Amino acid sequence: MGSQWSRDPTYTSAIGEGYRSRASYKLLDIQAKFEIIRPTDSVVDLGSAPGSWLQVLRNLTEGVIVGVDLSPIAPLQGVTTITGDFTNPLILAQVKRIIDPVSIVTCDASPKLSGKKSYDQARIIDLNEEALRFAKAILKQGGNFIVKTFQGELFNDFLADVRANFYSVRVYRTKATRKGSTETYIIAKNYIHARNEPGTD
Ligand SMILES: C[S@@+](CC[C@H](N)C(=O)[O-])C[C@H]1O[C@@H](n2cnc3c(N)ncnc32)[C@H](O)[C@@H]1O
Repeated sequence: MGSQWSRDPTYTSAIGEGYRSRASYKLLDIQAKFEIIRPTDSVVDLGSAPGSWLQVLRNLTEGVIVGVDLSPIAPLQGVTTITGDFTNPLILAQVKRIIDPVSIVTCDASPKLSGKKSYDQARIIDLNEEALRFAKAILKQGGNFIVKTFQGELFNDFLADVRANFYSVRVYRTKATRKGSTETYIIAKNYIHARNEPGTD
């Protein structure tokens, strides 16, 4: 009998198409709906391992692509990868030495899930706030930000933080998201640049 993942048709087709995980379909769906990544955009992807978003990004843009994860990412042609915690300012500094400013920050990072919805949501919101802080420190004016989060009581406060920094913000549940999951993506376009804000430079 196959594993939970090998019985999942989305996983099976992702692997069949050469992607490292089924998460590839989430970014492909977001791109089909929002056309957020353009052919010359530079991208920093936070929480990249095993690297299927990086594979999708490599096909969408000729710009510089940097992936960051706590776990090592197997090499991918044309992509720079960094093993580390993106909430650590030293990692931000390392990324900035490669590309600054950047057109797009994507973040599919999630903490290890406990199964307790409110606890997991609080932890992903912490990570989301860190991703937003990272994005504000490196995005160019007019840049875009995609971040995975979970619906729950802290969601609206985080959404308000994102709205305060981007001209256009949408909330989207991808077709590849599993039934019953609270996972959702925030698609934020057109960064309102405020380089002199404390903590962003
Ligand atoms: C769902 S996976 C990402 C899948 C990826 N988008 C893909 O397409 O292959 C979530 C990742 O977030 C990473 N992560 C969680 N917290 C992180 C942090 N603070 N810094 C860097 N990576 C983090 C985890 O190590 C994990 O690999």
